[in-house]
Amino acid sequence: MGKYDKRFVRHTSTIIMVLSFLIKCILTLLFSSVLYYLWLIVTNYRVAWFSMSQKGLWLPLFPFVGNAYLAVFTGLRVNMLSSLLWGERVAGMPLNFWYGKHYHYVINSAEKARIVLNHPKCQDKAALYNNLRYIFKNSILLSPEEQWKGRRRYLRSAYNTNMINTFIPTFYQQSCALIDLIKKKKPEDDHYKFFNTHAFMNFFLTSIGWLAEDVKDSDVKEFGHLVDKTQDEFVKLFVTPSIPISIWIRSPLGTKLYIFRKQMMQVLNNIIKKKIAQMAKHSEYVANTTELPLVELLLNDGYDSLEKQTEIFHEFTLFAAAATDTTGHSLTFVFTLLGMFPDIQQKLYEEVMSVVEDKEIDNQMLSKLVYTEAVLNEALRIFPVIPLLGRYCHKDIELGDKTVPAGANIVLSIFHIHRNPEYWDNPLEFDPSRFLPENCGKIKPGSFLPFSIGPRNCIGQRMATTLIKMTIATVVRHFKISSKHKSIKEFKLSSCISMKTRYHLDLHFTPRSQNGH
Ligand code: HEM
Repeated sequence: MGKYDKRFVRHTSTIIMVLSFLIKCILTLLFSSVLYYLWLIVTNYRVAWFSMSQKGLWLPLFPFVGNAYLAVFTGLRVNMLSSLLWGERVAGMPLNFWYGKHYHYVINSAEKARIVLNHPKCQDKAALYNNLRYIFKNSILLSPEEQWKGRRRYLRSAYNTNMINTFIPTFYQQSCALIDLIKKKKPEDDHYKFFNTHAFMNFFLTSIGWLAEDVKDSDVKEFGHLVDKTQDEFVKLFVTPSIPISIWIRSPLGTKLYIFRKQMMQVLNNIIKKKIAQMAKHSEYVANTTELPLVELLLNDGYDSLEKQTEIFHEFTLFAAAATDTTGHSLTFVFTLLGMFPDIQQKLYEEVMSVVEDKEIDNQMLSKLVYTEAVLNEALRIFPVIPLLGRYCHKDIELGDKTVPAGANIVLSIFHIHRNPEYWDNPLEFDPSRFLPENCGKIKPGSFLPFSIGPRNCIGQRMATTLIKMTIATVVRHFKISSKHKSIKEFKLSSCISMKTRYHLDLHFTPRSQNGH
């Protein structure tokens, strides 16, 4: 055999080895896929059957990963809302997707949303929330219904009407402080971050309770930024439904999140230590009070064991996160819309000036700001900052002509319900008059649910609306707002938990002169 023949034989055998290895890999993958599908159908046959009776993406295309992953290949930035919008374009509504081995059925109907959110067997959260457990563990948002009930009953009093009324002077003071900050703010500064800090500051001051001034401003700001940064990184995890936390925590993203979590814990532990020292000094104050702010309520439940301390950390982190991005992003959207629609801004300004003049804004005045509230509701309709909710079905749920089987997850797209022409004429038109008292009767139940509805709705709804109204009234008194955005259609949105635009918004605040111009 010549030199070239030997080389040919060597190359050919290497190629054959590589090819046979590849074929073995493909066969193993195919075999394990068949086994996986068989296992899925046997263990979950009613859900699998239901998914197959739906149009669109009913097949859990990739074994172990599902088909929600497909959105990664669309060239869109990976996030829940864009993925859903992509799925809707491809398959229409109601949409199906498999998040790992978990089947999700997405609906955009107000009637069905009411059934699901009020159903006693549908109060646990959908599998879609699973990754959030790394940060929020078994806090009120994620805890199973049995645990959640008692927790909700206990914590509810921190945000009841009486408590919110005691928050109003703080909201006013902080809104006035915001005026100075807006004057220093540059148009290129991130608006979401800016209003998130305002939201967090208000949440912090009202949840920590008395003697809050002992805590450093920088601690508070740091915590607000950490909540924000964590969410920006967290969104990337939604494409890893089947990778156990123990594995991804070792990835660069996992390490980053671990560090953020540790930093948050340090800030919070410092705050809580100071709070405990204060409470020990003034025990009679705590003993005499029936309604307590969040942190005192949490500490009153016991802080002696490491287990209890960790539980308080997760609960407080959840509340902080839930209160910050939602309120901050809503404020950013409201101001942008006011900047885009000067006539509406003028009408709102006139209402504020006629009710408030140049006085300190109190609870009574806030309740008279009817048009301002209508503007806020219309902004939340067009931009519901929590665009998606999910519930797990413990029992079969009758939804119109369909029975969603036990074991399925239902995703409610608030975003789609709020923009559904069946419920709203010209849904992409910014028209606050829809929410004026004389028109409220026309709103179909379940078609407006920015804070969700049913027993597991937002605990902070009253706090959020009061704070936002106070902030709008104070800011509009001092500034004329402008924005170059022309129509609502042009906004490209994304969401992890809370929604924002995929880019910087054009938003300017110009101080008003003495005569209001
Ligand atoms: C504009 C502002 C806000 C919006 C749009 C909003 C929206 C929502 C929605 C839609 C839910 C239901 C989530 C689900 O079912 O998975 C929720 C739950 C929750 N929100 Fe809010 N929220 C806002 C502000 C706040 C504030 C200021 C706080 C804190 C004081 C807060 C604390 C919570 C908590 C603790 C839950 C979980 C309640 C439970 O499971 O019992 N939220 N929020």
